[in-house]
Amino acid sequence: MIFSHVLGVPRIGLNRELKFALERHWRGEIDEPALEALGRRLRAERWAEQRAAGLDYVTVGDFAWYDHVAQHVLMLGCEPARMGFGPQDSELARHFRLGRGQAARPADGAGQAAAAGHPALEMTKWFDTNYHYLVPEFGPDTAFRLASHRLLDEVREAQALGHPVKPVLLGPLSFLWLGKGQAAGFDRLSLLDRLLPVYLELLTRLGALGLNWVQIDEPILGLELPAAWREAFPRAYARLQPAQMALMLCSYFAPLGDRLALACSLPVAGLHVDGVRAPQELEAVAALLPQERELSVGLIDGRNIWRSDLDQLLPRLRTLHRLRQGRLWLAPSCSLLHVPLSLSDDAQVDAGVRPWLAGAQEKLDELRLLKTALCQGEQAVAGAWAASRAACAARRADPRLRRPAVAARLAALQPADEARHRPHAERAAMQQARLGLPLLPTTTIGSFPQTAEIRAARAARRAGTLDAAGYEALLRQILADTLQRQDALGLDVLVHGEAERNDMVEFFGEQLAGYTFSAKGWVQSYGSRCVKPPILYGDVERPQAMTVAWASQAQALSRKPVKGMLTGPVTMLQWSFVRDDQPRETTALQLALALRDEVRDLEAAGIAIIQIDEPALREGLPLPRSAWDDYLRWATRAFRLTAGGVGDATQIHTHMCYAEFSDILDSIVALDADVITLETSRSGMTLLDDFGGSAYPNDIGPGVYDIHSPRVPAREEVLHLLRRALAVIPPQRLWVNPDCGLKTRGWPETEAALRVMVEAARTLRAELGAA
Ligand SMILES: Nc1nc2c(c(=O)[nH]1)N[C@@H](CNc1ccc(C(=O)N[C@@H](CCC(=O)N[C@@H](CCC(=O)N[C@@H](CCC(=O)O)C(=O)O)C(=O)O)C(=O)O)cc1)CN2
Ligand code: MET
Ligand SMILES: [Zn+2]
Repeated sequence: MIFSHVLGVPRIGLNRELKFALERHWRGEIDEPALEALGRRLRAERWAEQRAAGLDYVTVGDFAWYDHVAQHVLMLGCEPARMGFGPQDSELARHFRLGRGQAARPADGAGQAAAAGHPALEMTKWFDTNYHYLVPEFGPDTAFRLASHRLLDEVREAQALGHPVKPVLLGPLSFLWLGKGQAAGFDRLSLLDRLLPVYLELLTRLGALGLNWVQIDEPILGLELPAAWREAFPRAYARLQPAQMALMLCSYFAPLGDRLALACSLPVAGLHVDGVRAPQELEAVAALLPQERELSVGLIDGRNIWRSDLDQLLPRLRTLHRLRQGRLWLAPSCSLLHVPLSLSDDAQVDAGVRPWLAGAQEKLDELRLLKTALCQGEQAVAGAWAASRAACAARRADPRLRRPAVAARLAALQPADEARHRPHAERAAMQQARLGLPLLPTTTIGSFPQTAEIRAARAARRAGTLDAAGYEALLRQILADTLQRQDALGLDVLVHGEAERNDMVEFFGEQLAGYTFSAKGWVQSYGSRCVKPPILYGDVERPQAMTVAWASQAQALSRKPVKGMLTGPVTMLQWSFVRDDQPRETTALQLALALRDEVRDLEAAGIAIIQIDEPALREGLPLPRSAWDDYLRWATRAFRLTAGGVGDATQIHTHMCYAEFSDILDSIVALDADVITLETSRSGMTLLDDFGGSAYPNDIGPGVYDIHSPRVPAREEVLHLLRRALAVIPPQRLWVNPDCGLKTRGWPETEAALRVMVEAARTLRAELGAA
């Protein structure tokens, strides 16, 4: 028998219906029943697509209102007490409070009592993706109970529509691993014995609905786990033995490595492996997994948008099918959450490239073709097979894939191209002579509020109802206003505000040769926030300057230095859909050369400070440690090539957020940026344990307030954080800035917060005798 299934599909809808409905609900414009109705519609659409593609089961439980890990927190009844939930809070309200927090409310004088605020759960990257999940909080008092029936209800919902159902759960070990212990030294694994009975109860309830398969995701099997966690797997799964129900245990995103034998020996009825990230392991798994168990192979890339080369996949599947004695499950490598729902008729995508692409819906169709071909031969789907073959052949033959000048330029690079001339300390003196900045210079990370006015103008420009001149005139006016506000706040290093950018990656992708971009290829990043990664299909070149006009215009408006603002090569790579026909290293270096030219053009235009953002440097780190060195070698090289073409009096900044940096500090030092700004405020500057003292030798701006909520920090909080920073960083090397860009914020809180920040810097300067 051959089965086909998916691990999960996108949630937001073809036209981001979920995003818009969530935001309307949060503004109080639509109620919970309206939101629930939309959720039912979106789920029904996705299930119908899965059935139409001939999948043997529809996947239920991959839908989430804000985040699937938060959904598990609510289902397992382990929300932290600090969230302050009461009986009046609905499950939806709880979910949104976990994601967005709740602002404190002062007493209103009319009987309404004051209410304390509840900060949201921390958000962090889901493995090596640009999706962010909400981090469960665990402690010795954490208790679990089956607190929500939502999954059971959704199963019934799908059954009522006539679908055979396979629900999906995040497995107990991954759930614990992905959370954090509140107290230092707390061992999350110690909660396993408390958690398993709740999973077992849930599985039993699912079995009572007449299901025979449950998908249970344990993506941490792709990580190099400590021994205690590895050893917990057999113990946990020996206990998770619901009557009548079969578990399909799923690993993805990485090779199983030294967990391969473990994964194959667990007492579960099926195992899914990621055949895209670990093609070399497939045969070993097929050989080792006991014959009575089902093997699910993910050979369709769930992380990228290229059509599969079916002619190449089919023989591999035939081999596996034979090895498994005629039984095999087919699937994409991982959940399709990380690709757009469809790209097949996106009018914005270059017409030559469009046939090469496959969004989630197109990947479902590939599953249909592969299953039919395996069961009945390719001739049973001859037309579609030929179309797919032709698209792959056209892609391989397209002359735009290769630009000889780009390869020649890469081949001619010299070590000197990657290095500044003098060491940082000497450069810093030259830069200070040029810039004349005060001690503890204040700055921002680049973007200022992307107001409804800006977004609406860009939408009008796209729709053709606003012409280029009108659009640019508005942006110039916004730029002038942004400069004026920064001047009035007394910031020392200004920015132009990035109003012209739809997104920090897409904006550049739209201007570089080798890229195309879509109109509707949205992917969820967190909650209702989405990104539309541009599509890098060929050799990259920069036809003309991309940011120089905006930077020069801004600099002309102020006597203070205005930073030029660029997205770095590794982040461009990481947040785009990139070609899979050459090593990522080559693509990153091509991006670096294009950006290097932009850096030099900015310098030539008189811009004295240039920031090259690399927020995705850490996220790009491969999951297997064995691959770290190679990645870090070329990632740092790409950054150094981007920055290395300027004179020593030009100051290079970089910025990183959302990251656990201790593992890669050496590489961050090796970037040799003159200044690094970091996200630190939410962790109370604990990051400085890594960066303090001489560990990080160049200038550093640890963020002094969180930009993810509208909350304005108190002056004392900012002072406190800065004092902590001053304890480990000499004042000559310390900068003062927020955690990240301000594009998702409104102007009122932005100005209020920056005012507090500037005042705090002035207070400290005075204390240091440098006012
Ligand atoms: N690529 C990327 N990844 C990142 C980040 C990032 O900035 N970029 N930051 C970190 C956090 N992630 C984030 C991801 C998305 C957003 C975000 O604000 N996204 C916007 C979309 C941004 C965008 O591309 N906007 C476009 C299109 C806006 C749009 O949809 N306009 C409407 C109409 C305009 C209106 O709203 O009135 C339409 O066209 O239908 C533009 O400005 O042009 C959103 O979901 O709302 C923020 C942070 C990590 N990963
Ligand atoms: C996600 S990092 C963002 C950096 C960018 N310069 C901004 O300020 O928005
Ligand atoms: Zn940032």
